[in-house]
Amino acid sequence: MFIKQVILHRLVMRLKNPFSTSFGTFQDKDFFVVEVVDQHGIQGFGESVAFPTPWYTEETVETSAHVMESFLIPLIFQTPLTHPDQVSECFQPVRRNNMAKAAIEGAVWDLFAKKDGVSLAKAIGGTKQKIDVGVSIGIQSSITELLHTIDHHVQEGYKRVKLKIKPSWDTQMLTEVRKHFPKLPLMVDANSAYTLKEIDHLKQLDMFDLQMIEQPLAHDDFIDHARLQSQLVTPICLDESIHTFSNAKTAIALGSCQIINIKLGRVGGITEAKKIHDYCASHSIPVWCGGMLEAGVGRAHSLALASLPQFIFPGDTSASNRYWEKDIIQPEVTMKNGMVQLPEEAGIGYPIDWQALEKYRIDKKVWNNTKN
Ligand SMILES: O=C(O)CCC(=O)c1ccccc1C(=O)O
Ligand SMILES: [Mg+2]
Repeated sequence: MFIKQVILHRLVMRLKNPFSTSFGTFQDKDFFVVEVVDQHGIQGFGESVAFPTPWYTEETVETSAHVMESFLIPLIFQTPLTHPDQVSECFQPVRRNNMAKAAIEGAVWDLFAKKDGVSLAKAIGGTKQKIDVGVSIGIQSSITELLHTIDHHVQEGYKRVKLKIKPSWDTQMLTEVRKHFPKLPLMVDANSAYTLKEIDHLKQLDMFDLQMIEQPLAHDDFIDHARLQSQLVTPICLDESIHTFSNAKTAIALGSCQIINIKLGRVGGITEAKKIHDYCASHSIPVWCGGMLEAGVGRAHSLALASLPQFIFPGDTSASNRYWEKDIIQPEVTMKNGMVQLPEEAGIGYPIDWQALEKYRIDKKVWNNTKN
């Protein structure tokens, strides 16, 4: 593989509904679709997931642009590639900046799979054809509104619901939800809204028969999560704390969690995600695929990842229409009976809808490889 050209398409897409977490509200998705082109003109696509502000990790849209343009694209142009696993290797001189790395690495994986004429899921060793998906529901303005939203998604067929929580939106809210949906597979995500001082309060979450509690404590913590896990019946799942294979080893060794949420952007791409997946499989730690409110390209990558066997819980990789009036892929991602059927076409399997992409595009930059 010789990467001849990289194109960064910068898009702004408005979510159908604003999404609120313990950190604030988000509606306009500003991100990059990365296009890589090889010497035969085969294209591969990736998507960057950094947000405009560094609330989730330290990366932002602007830092990921800077890192891709100044460091990662030059590295990709310099390195002869025979396999996409070499992409993360050639990015070694750059510390962290995992979302920027994952966007480019994902595009190369797509190109590689297309060149070989196999689906991305197959190229990475995936074994599933259908992916179980749930839906992640942000903090709502009232309980009535929340119950209505849950009901809507349950009617659509989603089999698991994840609710965002914070100290003023947890036990009381969950009591109401359980009254109306006693059997619904349910989990919560705190995005680090609590500290270990609130352990007695957090222990009350055991009453709600939750599949798991995602990232209750600090974004960089392992020790307090281990202390909390030892006092909780409900499994803890880590999201923000896991950026690397090494973080996953630490969390498992310390007992900081019983489940790991893998997101391609947060861990720097498919190669690292697979390493974490394989390690979790050998330690009987279930994993599942989280989301970053992706558009179609990022969503397609996540779905391919979730075809690996240790992805045991449903993902946050809901259908396109849960987020967008019109997605940038055609066909869009659709869900039936709580499942997304993986495409069989080569690569990510969802062709770009160029008309839609161009409608959302606010900038386009092209880099040509002058090495050959
Ligand atoms: O529907 C999705 O894409 C997942 C929504 C979600 O929970 C989320 C969205 C943005 C940033 C972080 C998170 C999270 O999992 O913590
Ligand atoms: Mg989370």
